[in-house]
Amino acid sequence: MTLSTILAMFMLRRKRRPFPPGPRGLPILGNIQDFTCGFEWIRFGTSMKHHFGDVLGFRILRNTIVVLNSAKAARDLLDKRGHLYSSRPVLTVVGELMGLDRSMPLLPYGSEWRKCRKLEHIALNATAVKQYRPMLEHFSAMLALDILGDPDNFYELTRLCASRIILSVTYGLSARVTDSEYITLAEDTMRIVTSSIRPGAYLCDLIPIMKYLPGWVPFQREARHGRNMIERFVYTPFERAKEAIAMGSAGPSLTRDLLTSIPADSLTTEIEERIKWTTGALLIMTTAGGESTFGTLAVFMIAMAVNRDKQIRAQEEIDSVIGAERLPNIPDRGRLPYVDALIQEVMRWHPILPLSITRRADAEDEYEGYVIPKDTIVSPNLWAIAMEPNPKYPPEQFIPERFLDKEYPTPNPTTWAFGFGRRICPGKTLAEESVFVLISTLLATLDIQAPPEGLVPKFESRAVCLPKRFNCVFKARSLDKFELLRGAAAL
Ligand code: HEM
Repeated sequence: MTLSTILAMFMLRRKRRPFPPGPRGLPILGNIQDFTCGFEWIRFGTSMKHHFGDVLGFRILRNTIVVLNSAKAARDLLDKRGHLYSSRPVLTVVGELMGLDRSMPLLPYGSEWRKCRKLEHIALNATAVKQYRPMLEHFSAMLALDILGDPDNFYELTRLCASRIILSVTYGLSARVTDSEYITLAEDTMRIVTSSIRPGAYLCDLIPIMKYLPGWVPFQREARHGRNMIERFVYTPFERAKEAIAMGSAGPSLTRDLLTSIPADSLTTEIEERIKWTTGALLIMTTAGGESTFGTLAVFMIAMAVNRDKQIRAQEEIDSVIGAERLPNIPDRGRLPYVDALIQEVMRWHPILPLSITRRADAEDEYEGYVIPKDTIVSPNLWAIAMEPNPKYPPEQFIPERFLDKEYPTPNPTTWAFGFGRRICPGKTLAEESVFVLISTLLATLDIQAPPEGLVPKFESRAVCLPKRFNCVFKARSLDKFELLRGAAAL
């Protein structure tokens, strides 16, 4: 066989490698309807998974998208081949035109992302996060007390609490300041970001050359407005925190840790800008994603209202381990295995980021006999991972006991709900500690019940898949618990 024959056979074999299978799309537009039909992760993880398997392929115009329907596929690509799959898709409108591409979650995999990630590690490693524990305990008691004082507004109060936590942790701002000055700005900005970030939100993301269209075109006007909002959102609390640090009146915060980790004479404008966008990224991720903390709490409340037996078992555990003299705190976690299992089940039963945050393939790759072209958008389907079958425990039911059963093990959601590999959520420890102390304080002090008309959980079909506003009944478990809350919230 001559060299040219071998080469020709090799080229032919290369050509034959198929793109992963998936549903047929429309002419030219391709599979756009599969990403705009609502709750697409459920169809990807059920009928399409049965038909096509764990690796699904889609095309929209000239863009290729791969959805990974199993933990194995997600780990094989996003963990083990992290050098290929750690970039993010280029989002022309929200990234380039609105300017969010300066923030870490949208940065391509490379040196600027690595520098930001290093800063985040300084601020969010397990030891650094310990300094926020008293604050988290204080906010948890405040939330329980606020809900008892105004139970009809529990949904809004829970969202406010998640925002207060993140503004305090990021900038050291007190609840009084954050409530009056930043929460509305944060919510308005996030409304723009979350609606713009969804695949297919703007045609310009699919046909980037459209970014050169004149300024009066509607999406350009929206992009300008978005850019102004994002800059105000990122710069205003940063400047406020900087002033407080200079005056010596700042409490602990990520901004303080980062600004003081660098000697004053080395703090160049470039480094300050990087810190500003690193803290801004946390703010954005946890307000868009701090929707993730809020969403996890809202799912918890629904799960408790419709599964009273599980709530009572968790309360009994807290009563017997912690007693009546104090509220649970973060170091109690290891002594409350049922509460821990219940929190894992909240995260598994309804993942808040069902399609995680998408990645981009930096080069062509091959997996399970399929070719994944360069620049393919890759999305792990966390919903499908949560619903992986178990012979004993039906995945759609809320059963915390599944995490205590060694014979029929269920993987801990903290191994997938925060993402994979090099871009795994840097706020994981802070999120886990916040969620634990908030949930265990609510369980210790409140009874959560479905309203007399019943409760059927409904969810928003958005990238951050939150429960829709629902009704719930909250009662103090006892006068003593109420007094404990008052004491802790007043500290
Ligand atoms: C229950 C709460 C949370 C959940 C479920 C969650 C989940 C996630 C997921 C799935 C990703 C994508 C990771 C990937 O690409 O594989 C992510 C990224 C990220 N998260 Fe979280 N998160 C939560 C809370 C937080 C908190 C509290 C912070 C900050 C303090 C945070 C900051 C970030 C940032 C900055 C990224 C982008 C990382 C990068 O692009 O390198 N998250 N998160």
